[in-house]
Amino acid sequence: MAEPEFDCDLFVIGGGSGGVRAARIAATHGARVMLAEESRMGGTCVIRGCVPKKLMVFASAHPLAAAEARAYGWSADLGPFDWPRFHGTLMTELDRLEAAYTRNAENAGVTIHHQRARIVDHHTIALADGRQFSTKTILIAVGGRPFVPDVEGAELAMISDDLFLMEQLPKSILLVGAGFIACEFATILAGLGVETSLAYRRDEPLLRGFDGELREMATEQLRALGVNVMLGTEPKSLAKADDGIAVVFNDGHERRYDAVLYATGRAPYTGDLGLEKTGVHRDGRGAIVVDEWSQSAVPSIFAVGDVTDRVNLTPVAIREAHAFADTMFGGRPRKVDHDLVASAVYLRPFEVATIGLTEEEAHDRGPVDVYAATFRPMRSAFAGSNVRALFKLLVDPETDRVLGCHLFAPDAGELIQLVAIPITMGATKADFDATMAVHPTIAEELVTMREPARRHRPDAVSERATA
Ligand SMILES: Cc1cc2nc3c(=O)[nH]c(=O)nc-3n(C[C@H](O)[C@H](O)[C@H](O)COP(=O)(O)OP(=O)(O)OC[C@H]3O[C@@H](n4cnc5c(N)ncnc54)[C@H](O)[C@@H]3O)c2cc1C
Ligand SMILES: NC(=O)c1ccc[n+]([C@@H]2O[C@H](COP(=O)([O-])OP(=O)(O)OC[C@H]3O[C@@H](n4cnc5c(N)ncnc54)[C@H](O)[C@@H]3O)[C@@H](O)[C@H]2O)c1
Repeated sequence: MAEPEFDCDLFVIGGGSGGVRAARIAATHGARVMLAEESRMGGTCVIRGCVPKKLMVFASAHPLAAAEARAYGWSADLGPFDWPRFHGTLMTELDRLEAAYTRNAENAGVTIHHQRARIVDHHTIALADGRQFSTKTILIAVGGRPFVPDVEGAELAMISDDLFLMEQLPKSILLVGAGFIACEFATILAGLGVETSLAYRRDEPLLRGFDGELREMATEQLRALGVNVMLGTEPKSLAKADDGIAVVFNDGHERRYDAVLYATGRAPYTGDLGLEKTGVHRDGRGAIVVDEWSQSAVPSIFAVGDVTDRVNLTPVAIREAHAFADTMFGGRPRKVDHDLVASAVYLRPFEVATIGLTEEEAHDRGPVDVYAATFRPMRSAFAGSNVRALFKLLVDPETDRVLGCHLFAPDAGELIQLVAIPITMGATKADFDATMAVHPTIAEELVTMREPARRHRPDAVSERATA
């Protein structure tokens, strides 16, 4: 029998959401697969992202739950929060998940190298220990890294990775940024009793890119939680002080914080990967430019996940990876549609969740009918809360198709997952209307909104519905 031309069929760089899925599925299809991971198997999502973050969200929600319990007649007193105890359990859980990721890949037949990899040429990988392997195909799934702007003293600040390694909670913290991470950690840290401030450089509600009404409601909720939201504000310098970090802001005022966290976006992690000599194209942010098959400018080199900076979410990385493995090794060519991707921001007590066009985008695109319900949900209203939920559907008046859905509600992330199914299938407003409500729930609003709250028509002044 002839010797195989290459040491393996696929070499995956990165053992995160995308890399592990691609490696596992390719191996299941019969490919000879190697994978290199320089840190911990599972990557950002499992070790320093979605999973530990969501567990911290759960931890931070208990004071609110206790307050609600008291309003429902219980004499609930939680006592102080024990960070070391929670953190110990969290680390044990991450160890378990990391082991499961490793085991699942190995059981599928993947050979894992626990070290950094670099690309030598179109078909060769070098490991940090000096070994080299030839491979028919390379998949780059190295993810991203936090981006910290060039501000004096910024090296004193934490990045999101550090939040999961803290041995103690700070008494006070300044979060810089107003995206997913800043808003979620403002909720978490304020919920855990940390005196929390958030500086956003723009003078507008947080969560730019989300539907305008959701942004207003999310900003208001963070303030109600006790977060000191400072708009039009950014640090100009950070300096070590006896009692923490001294921050001077753009308007000249100075404040001390125990800790500062930069949550100012993430950049593709493509430095020192050996790409320079390969002919793989990168965009201005360093992201690998790929086509609809996740193929780079070099036919043997592919890339999936955050390193391609398409939609930087775990399920998207996993879908791209699975489609790549099916296409290349399973004889089932599949592309990924990035058009309709649902997402959620895990705030408390109400979450932000979204799919499709925002009202602003729909308005710019053409005519749109806006169905919206804002109300105080029964459960929290009974407990004395004035927080209002929002359910919004955007409908194309010509086709009746639902173009977008935006929710601000308890467990909105769970709800949007279900709404994403009919919307992805191309459901019309009539389909929603034909669905019988489940009562009493908050989600029944989705099928009971009869008249538009607004009708936007291009070149016409927004017409307020009369019903
Ligand atoms: C704090 C936080 C919270 C998040 N929360 C959510 C959420 O709730 N929902 C959601 O959908 N998404 C969330 N995300 C985004 C999500 O984590 C990413 O989109 C996802 O992990 C991307 O997967 P990936 O495979 O592209 O990269 P990663 O998971 O980052 O994996 C890349 C891996 O490659 C390794 N690596 C890099 N270079 C090399 C090399 N040269 N050699 C060997 N190994 C290398 C890295 O160590 C890493 O393990 C969150 C992100 C963060 C930071
Ligand atoms: N629930 C989720 O699905 C979830 C949660 C966390 C993270 N993520 C993913 O991780 C990515 C990274 O999260 P993120 O919050 O860091 O990024 P982001 O892109 O969501 O937000 C970045 C924020 O930093 C600000 N910023 C950027 N440059 C700045 C500068 N030079 N000075 C001051 N402010 C600046 C921006 O105005 C913005 O508010 C997200 O885009 C998302 O893809 C998803």
